[in-house]
Amino acid sequence: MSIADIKVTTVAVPLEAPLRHSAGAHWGRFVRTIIEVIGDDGLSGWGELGGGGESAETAVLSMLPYLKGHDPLNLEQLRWKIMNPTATLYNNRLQIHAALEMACLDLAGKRLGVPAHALLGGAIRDRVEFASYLFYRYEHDGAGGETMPDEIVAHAKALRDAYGFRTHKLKGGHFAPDHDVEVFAALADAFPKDGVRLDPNGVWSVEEAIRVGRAIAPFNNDYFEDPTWGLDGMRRVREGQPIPTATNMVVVNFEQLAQCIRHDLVDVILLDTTFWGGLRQTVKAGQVMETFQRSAAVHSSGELGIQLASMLHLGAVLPNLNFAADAHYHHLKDDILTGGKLLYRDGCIDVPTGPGLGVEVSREKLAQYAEYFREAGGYTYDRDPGRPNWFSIWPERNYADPKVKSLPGVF
Ligand SMILES: O=C([O-])C(=O)C[C@H](O)[C@@H](O)C(=O)[O-]
Repeated sequence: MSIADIKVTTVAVPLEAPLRHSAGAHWGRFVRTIIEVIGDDGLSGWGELGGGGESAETAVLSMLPYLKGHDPLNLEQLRWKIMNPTATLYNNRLQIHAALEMACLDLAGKRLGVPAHALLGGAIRDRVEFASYLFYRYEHDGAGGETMPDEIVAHAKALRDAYGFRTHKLKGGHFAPDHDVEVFAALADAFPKDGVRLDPNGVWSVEEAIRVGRAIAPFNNDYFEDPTWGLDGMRRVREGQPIPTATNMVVVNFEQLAQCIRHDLVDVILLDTTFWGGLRQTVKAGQVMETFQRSAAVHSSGELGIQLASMLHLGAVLPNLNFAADAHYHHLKDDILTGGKLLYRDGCIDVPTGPGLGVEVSREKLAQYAEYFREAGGYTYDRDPGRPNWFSIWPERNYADPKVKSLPGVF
């Protein structure tokens, strides 16, 4: 079994409405780079990473000489070929490796007739639970526009009814902390038996984070996610308020994981199959965490169905997955998969059982959304289209105005 070729396609897939976050916004679509690794027998394996465009495609295609003739099952060799620590100082290929590894697991699984999770130790659960991932959204085409407590509660209720979610994550840090507290309190009161989580993506000072943590402590919090930045900041917030803390931002590699465990800095780590450099890296990290009795969760970086499948295979094999996973997926209008989007049942998605990642890419949809990318182009993740002159400085003091619900122009 060996790799003969790779192809790369940038796609954009529309969202129901633009998502507002503390670093900027998703302007109305997700842009993803889709990688096809073609085996010597003509079979294809698929991988996905965030962002896209000509330079991302060129960076991925430059890996072809490393990959031609490589056995897709030799995954540890692949890691060293692409992510040599010295070379990484010059060319950070973490996410490129992640997408290639995803595609190799898909290809090898298809060739062997086994699901990707069988190559990772085997599934211990057949479905993965997800949280409703709530954003303040700009109004678009009759959807979105939620900024106030009652509007977010109504949005959560609609998602809960449609998908069965029993945990709700609010993406905060876009409006002032007291506004987030008010909205979060309304959410927690509306669903007293459901789990809740607040995540401002690190933009609060330690003091502000402690103040917010104490204010929301009475609710049914799973954890308090990235309330501030830096490992030491997270340690101080953990000591200063009673909610267990979580991060997907300050523990994203093995060095940081070692510090986190040695010095007891953060309680729960959200593992991301691209940020960590690949599905196998997240499984290894999960195993280290299991050894030290730390809970894992699954992070979402704005996936289409290929990456979502990688998250499902990760969720399938982690014994210490003690919290509902995150996914932006329900905000998408469509996917590039044959048969459309993967389905939620009672807040869960079934772990794919077919060979490889267990999802099929539709070439028609791939072409359709590559065309949409050519029309719509990329967007600047770290800019808010509603505040053209704003950029984030931490600790944030310049918050958006909840009275602004829609954008001028078309997104
Ligand atoms: O905690 C999270 O889900 C993230 O870190 C994801 C991003 O920061 C989120 O705001 C986004 O990109 O939508």
